[in-house]
Amino acid sequence: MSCKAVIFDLDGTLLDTLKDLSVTLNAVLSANGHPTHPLEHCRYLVGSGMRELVRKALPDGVGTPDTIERILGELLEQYALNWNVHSQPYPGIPGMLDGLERLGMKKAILSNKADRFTKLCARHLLADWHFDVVMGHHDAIEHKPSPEGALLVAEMMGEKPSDILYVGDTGIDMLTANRAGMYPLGVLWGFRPEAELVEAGARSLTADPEGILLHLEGCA
Ligand SMILES: O=C(O)COP(=O)(O)O
Repeated sequence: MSCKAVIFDLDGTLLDTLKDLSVTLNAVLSANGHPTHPLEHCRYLVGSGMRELVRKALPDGVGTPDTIERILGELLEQYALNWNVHSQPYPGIPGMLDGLERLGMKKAILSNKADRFTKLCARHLLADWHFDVVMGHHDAIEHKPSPEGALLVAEMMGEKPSDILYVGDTGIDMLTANRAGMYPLGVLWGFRPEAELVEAGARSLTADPEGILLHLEGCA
């Protein structure tokens, strides 16, 4: 493929946000008298947006639409206070982003995280790098794996989907990339196992951020 731009997933790909998300989720669940989830289980709950996180985290039969909305409201309120306690870029991400800037590659972030938190995280935790587009979930687009957001980001960057490398850590990301006609590169340091990425159509995998640069050098 030729590659003119990279779209990154955020949680589990650029940033390790798992602890802040799980601590906040569990605090809200406990306050409402519901069972909590170990960190290692939370990695399977995150990825489809915050409403879906609440729905999956509630015990069977408890998640009525009203309850989900109320708990989601509390989660968003609490996350606003706790989003940056432990969250940080994964090791190797700063060097990889520096490398992309040296190559003059356009870059974007597309997350299922609520748009305002996606922008907050990018502004504070990835402040040293320029992103052409930073987009989280908002009402005008469907959540990934719908290709809608990815296609909108491509249009905003002025690049054809087939010229875009899409980098993510979940099957949802790999499906999104495939549906949008982008090249799906799966990363193995994030929230989900290799088998999920392969099953969802990852065309390449990398165990460290340097592999993203090597992949791009291979397409030049
Ligand atoms: O579902 C989330 O909140 C995180 O989503 P992301 O993996 O698309 O960044």
